[in-house]
Amino acid sequence: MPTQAHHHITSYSKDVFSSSEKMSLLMIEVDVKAIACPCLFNRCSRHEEANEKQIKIVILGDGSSGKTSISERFSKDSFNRDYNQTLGIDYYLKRINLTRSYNVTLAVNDVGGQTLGGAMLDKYIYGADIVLLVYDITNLQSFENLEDWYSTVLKYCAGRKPLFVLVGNKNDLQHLRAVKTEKHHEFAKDRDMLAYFASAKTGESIETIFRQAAAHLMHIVLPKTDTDATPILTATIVRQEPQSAMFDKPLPTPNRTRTSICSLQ
Ligand SMILES: Nc1nc2c(ncn2[C@@H]2O[C@H](COP(=O)(O)OP(=O)(O)OP(=O)(O)O)[C@@H](O)[C@H]2O)c(=O)[nH]1
Repeated sequence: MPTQAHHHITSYSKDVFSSSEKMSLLMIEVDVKAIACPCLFNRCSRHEEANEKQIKIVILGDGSSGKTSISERFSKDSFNRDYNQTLGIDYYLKRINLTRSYNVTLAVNDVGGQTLGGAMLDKYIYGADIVLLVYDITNLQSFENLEDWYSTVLKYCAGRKPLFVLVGNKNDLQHLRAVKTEKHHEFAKDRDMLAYFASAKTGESIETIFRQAAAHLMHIVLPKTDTDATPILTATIVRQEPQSAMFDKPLPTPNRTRTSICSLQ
């Protein structure tokens, strides 16, 4: 007999019902529970839905730092080389399993980089559980401007401070790095943030960022396989041509060979 149902009955029936009435009430209560959810355990889909939470994630940072690319890599596992400026806000929903019986729906709000100082920004930020502050590791100014993004969020979040996550994006462009890794870690440490280097282009760390941030927020300890995971990337080895300094341009198909798996970091 579920103890919860028993406590419920005894709390209001102690002095009012006879013991046989109490027993039939108890049976009605158990029957109602059985109709509401026949499993009486924690494993059916109805229980799982009840356990489910929606988390609002807001992605901020300068224009062209890669916010849309991160959102699309995470939600659709795709990447677009072309830059289409986000005007206002774009919205993505993705449901993930944090543990076998715990799902969360991530509502990802990709805010255009031009909105800093704009009239709508406070509405976009409102109710954020997690804020990703994104910069481009090849663009020092995009890192320096994070201070403004950070203080703007604090101004608008009205005492309900979200979990902040620092993302140094475009980590595939190491040779063009303009922001020292120590600066990255220092910024995060001083503001009590989670911190990652990522690449929306290769997919490096993208899934990990969202999973770990959601788990951190929910105080859920992820399985060891999740926390230890080194991002595994499928690499495309390109035969080096003298004129292929245009690193971002795809070479013609005959020169590209799909290869084995390699891991970064
Ligand atoms: N090499 C490389 N390029 C990237 C990466 N992420 C984004 N880009 C490119 O950077 C450009 C800008 O990316 P977006 O995702 O549109 O940037 P955004 O921050 O959403 O820009 P706004 O809409 O102006 O706020 C695009 O051309 C992307 O293809 C990355 O990880 N590596």
